Amino acid sequence: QETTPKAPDSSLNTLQINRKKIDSLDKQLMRLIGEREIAVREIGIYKAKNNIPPLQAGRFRQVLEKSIIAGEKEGLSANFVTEMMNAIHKESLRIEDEIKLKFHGK
Ligand SMILES: O=C(O)C(=O)C[C@]1(C(=O)O)C=C[C@@H](O)C=C1
Repeated sequence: QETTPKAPDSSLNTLQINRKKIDSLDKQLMRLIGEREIAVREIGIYKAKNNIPPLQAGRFRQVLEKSIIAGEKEGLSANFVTEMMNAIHKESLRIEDEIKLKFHGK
């Protein structure tokens, strides 16, 4: 592979093992985020039925705060966790806005 620099056999083996691990963890990440968005979808239906806006800034502040604390325990920077959770939140709002539009027949 042109992207893989030459390495001694033992470290090449380690590289391959760690890349396999990463591939598996990335798949689990997508499954977990997908599962999270299934719950978001259900919340979106509830909000649409009850005329509650998708964006709940106070709730998201709590979500972010908990994630920053959990991330710090895993050695992740608050900045990284904030960017990642903002991206997830943006996807949640896309999903909930879509549900809202469908529910109100637009
Ligand atoms: O808790 C909610 O009300 C949600 O819809 C979940 C969620 C999230 O993804 O964490 C999404 C949108 C809101 O702005 C707040 C939080």
